[in-house]
Amino acid sequence: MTDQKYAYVGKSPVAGNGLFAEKDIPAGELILSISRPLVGALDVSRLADTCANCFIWTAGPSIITGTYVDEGVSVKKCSGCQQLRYCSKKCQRQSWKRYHKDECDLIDNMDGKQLPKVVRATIQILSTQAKGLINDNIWSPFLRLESHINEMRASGDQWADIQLMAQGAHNFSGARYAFDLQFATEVFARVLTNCMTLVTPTLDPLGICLDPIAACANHSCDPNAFVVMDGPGLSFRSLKPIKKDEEIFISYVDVTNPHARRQYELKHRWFFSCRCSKCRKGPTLQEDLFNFTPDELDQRWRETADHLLKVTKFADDPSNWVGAGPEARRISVLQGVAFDEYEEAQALSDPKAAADKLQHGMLLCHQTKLWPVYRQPYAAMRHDFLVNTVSTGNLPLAFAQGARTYFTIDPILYPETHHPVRVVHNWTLAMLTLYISSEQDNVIVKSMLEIGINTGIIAYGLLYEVASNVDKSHGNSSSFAKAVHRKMDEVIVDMTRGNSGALRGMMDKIKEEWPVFEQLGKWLEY
Ligand SMILES: C[S@@+](CC[C@H](N)C(=O)[O-])C[C@H]1O[C@@H](n2cnc3c(N)ncnc32)[C@H](O)[C@@H]1O
Repeated sequence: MTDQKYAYVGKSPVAGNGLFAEKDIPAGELILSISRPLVGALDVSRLADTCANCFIWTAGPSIITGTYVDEGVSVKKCSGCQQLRYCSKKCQRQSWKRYHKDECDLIDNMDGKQLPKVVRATIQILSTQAKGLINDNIWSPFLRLESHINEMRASGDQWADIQLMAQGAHNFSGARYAFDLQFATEVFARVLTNCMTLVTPTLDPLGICLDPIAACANHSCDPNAFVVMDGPGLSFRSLKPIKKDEEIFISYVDVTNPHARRQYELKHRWFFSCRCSKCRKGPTLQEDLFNFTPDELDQRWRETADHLLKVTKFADDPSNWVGAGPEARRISVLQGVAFDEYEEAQALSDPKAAADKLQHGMLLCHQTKLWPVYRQPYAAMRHDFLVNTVSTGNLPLAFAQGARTYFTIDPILYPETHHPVRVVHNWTLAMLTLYISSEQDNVIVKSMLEIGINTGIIAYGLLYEVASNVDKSHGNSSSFAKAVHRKMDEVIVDMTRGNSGALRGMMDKIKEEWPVFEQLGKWLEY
């Protein structure tokens, strides 16, 4: 990918520097592409299955999202440190030249202990700069980035941890004589404030990355742009039309979360109080509304909440804030339990255990009757439940949950049809449906067909929708868009084999099938 830029860095009325559009940019277009950010570091848990140079994740949930990775791609250990892995000799050579030469011995000497990703990213920056390998047109903007070091210093416990990790990065970087500890601490703080989550094209988190130009983009909870990644490359694309000289905003956090949770996360992790147009309206918007006011909670759940208030601290957590007074605290504690179930499930590697936990959380949202189906964490739990249910083999249940998300949740949370989350969800559901439709002898598939659910037509309709949006969400030259178009072509070849007219009237058939598909989601109790 060659670097392209339709954006410039300028003074932002919101905070410090920001990114601005160089020209009018319609929705779904490229704003900025960077072939390789200054630095990228994998999560410890991804070191075993992801190339440390081109960030190809070889172990994605294969029937659903892994299809943009060529078959047979695997990663091999570096024979020195035995920890980083590469998908080819070329990747290994590139990584060695850039920075791995400096960290290989160090990792080897750590006796199996693994350094946190922010420490590893700081080491990479310090050691490459000490060798003079970072161009001044990257290094100068890096040094101009906000570091929030004073706020970090004032943060008590967090500062002690930051100092310890910065010291580790300084000691291990091989740049001890080139830079002093204070400078290394500033670099560490700048990485912390400005790194983005490194993700696969299908938005699975892999680690962190930092690019000094991309890092100039400020946050909004109502962003006009989004970031997608493709191996080592990252692009900014427009979610909405952006006028020439308008500021470009991306989101640093999940903006479908309630106001208090977003504010807490931004304050805690990025040291700022969000002043975006949405946050200025306070907790009054769709993300915050429950089905009824706190005083309408039924007696059974009041009692449960009162018990939970005694035995947990969820209601004191500012991210669970719902309002002042005892009635609102009851809702806060229930919301705290729901988010806790969701977060705990994310940490579980066993899909059955994760699905059980998510089901428990979803049941709470359903039985209290408080949550609209699209309110978080209910909506996010449903998507993760689908993914884990696929892994446990209950494909019809996953399919029905996908139908619920497709019709009643995603159009509300992600109104733009090319929103990358919506496109990836639809792709997941399309691949799942395609897989189910290929199981011709499966009794459940047969019985679905008997009641009019034609998974073949649904899969085609979903895939068609993804193929119509993926060039806007990911760009037509991205590996993900290519995989989507390739799959669409394969399906067309399959469907028309021996029957060249099989696709005639397909749009009408999809229209007929859609109400049946929608009904499938409605049959679920929750
Ligand atoms: C990745 S940097 C963005 C570039 C930054 N404005 C600069 O000049 O370096 C993140 C920092 O920008 C500021 N920032 C970004 N979005 C903001 C917003 N919506 N409201 C207030 N401050 C914001 C915060 O200081 C945050 O820690």
